[in-house]
Amino acid sequence: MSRLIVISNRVSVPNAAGAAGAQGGLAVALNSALREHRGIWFGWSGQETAEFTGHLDMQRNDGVTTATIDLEPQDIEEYYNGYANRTLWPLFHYRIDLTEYDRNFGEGYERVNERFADSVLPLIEPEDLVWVHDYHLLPLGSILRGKGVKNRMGLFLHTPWPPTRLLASLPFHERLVASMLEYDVLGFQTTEWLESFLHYVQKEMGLKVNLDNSIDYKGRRVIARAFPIGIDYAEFSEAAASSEASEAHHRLKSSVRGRKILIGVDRLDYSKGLGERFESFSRFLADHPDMAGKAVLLQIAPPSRGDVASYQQIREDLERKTGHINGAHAEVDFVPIRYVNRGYPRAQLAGFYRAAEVGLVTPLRDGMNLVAKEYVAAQDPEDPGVLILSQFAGAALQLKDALLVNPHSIEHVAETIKRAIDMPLAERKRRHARLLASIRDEDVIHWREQFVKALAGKDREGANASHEATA
Ligand SMILES: O=P(O)(O)OC[C@H]1O[C@H](O[C@H]2O[C@H](CO)[C@@H](O)[C@H](O)[C@H]2O)[C@H](O)[C@@H](O)[C@@H]1O
Ligand SMILES: O=c1ccn([C@@H]2O[C@H](COP(=O)(O)OP(=O)(O)O)[C@@H](O)[C@H]2O)c(=O)[nH]1
Repeated sequence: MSRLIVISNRVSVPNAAGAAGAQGGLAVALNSALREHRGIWFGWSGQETAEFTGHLDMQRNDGVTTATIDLEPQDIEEYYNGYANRTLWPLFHYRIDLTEYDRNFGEGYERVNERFADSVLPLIEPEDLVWVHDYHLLPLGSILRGKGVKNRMGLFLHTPWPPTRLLASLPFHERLVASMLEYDVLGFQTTEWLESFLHYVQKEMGLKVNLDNSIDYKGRRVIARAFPIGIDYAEFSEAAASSEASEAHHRLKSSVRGRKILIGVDRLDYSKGLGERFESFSRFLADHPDMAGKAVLLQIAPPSRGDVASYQQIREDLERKTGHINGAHAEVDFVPIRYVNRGYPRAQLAGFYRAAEVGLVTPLRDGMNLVAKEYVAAQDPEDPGVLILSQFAGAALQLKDALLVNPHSIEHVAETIKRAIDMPLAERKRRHARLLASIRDEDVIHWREQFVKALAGKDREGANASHEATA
């Protein structure tokens, strides 16, 4: 079995103090993948240094070897807060209104990708498979090729891929996409984003896409496919059965004294549709006076990317909105929205999910959304809760037995909350069983195996398997 070199923006050392608190989906998925494969996870430590030295901090924890570098404040500002999270992230989430184009961001992005390449280069051995993650590192493969790396290299994009006309607004978009074609495998969360990408290379670059969705470019064949990411079902089920989970379940249940619980768990990000969600819950309360004082929305929202102005703005907007809605619907002994700006370990989250009759996952745009899958996996199969899921989350292409909603339609989501609360047990069980089967079968291990197989060039005959599974 070939060794894996996994490269992502941030490396989350497993079981490090605080790591379980507010890990994103990528970190959760990769820790589990790396335990299975010997190999190295390389990336930014999350720390800053006055002057970049390229020093590699190598560690081995809980079966995972990590190699990290520190970055200079200017790197972090221009690459992470800048090009990654003020330019690409909003653009890839269809928020052209929030997308900033600044030459310094572009230069910082190139510089840090160069620094990543120079630092990881000595770790790469001839037979290694190189697996790069996400929008922070789109040109890394091309830079590594320029430094003589001949290994098989793949990129998995965790976010959506935007429509061609949106992407065309990005200065130097052609160069960025051309650099991606230096990878051997390009992976997307869903067929929707895959098709957007293929549309771009045909319309903007005049390239031909083969029947198996491969692209011949500069004498090499690039495979483009959908690989929907899953959760670590076995690990999550174990966490859900832990005493930590049952304590969390009990703590939440006893605090609401018989009221229905709706739960949302999201990084505090404008893409997650939290404002629209709160308004939908408020509309539900206004439309159903008989529900007054009988339903609580618990929203867990750990702060994210707090140095970026649009994230500071969404935080302020949500504080105002929560205050307004609670002011309108609260009673002397009751507050309808419990809005919590901190992260919880996933074992506790599992207990909270299980306590909630409704899971509200309503992003305006989301690459996948692992919370939707965790909510289902945490339910009691004999008395499961109902998942309300945005049609604009990548997860909606797989989780068709959820109640799918348009998160922009406050009325529709409000009505769907009522439908979820009133849903008979037999229908809840039927929907839950189907959702659970797909979450269990298409878990993170399946995702990793499919991607690594394609990366190793061993799956030519099954090129469209995942694609069709999500179509
Ligand atoms: O590292 P941060 O800036 O704090 O952000 C956390 C992660 O957010 C994004 O997650 C995406 O990946 C998930 C797993 O594939 C997916 O379910 C979700 O829809 C995506 O938004 C980001 O893409 C990651 O790089 C970050 O680590
Ligand atoms: O307090 C929290 C909030 C979230 N998460 C985890 O963070 C991940 C979020 O992944 P998702 O794909 O839903 O969104 P992302 O944050 O990656 O955009 C999930 O595994 C959550 O369990 C967590 O561990 N603690």
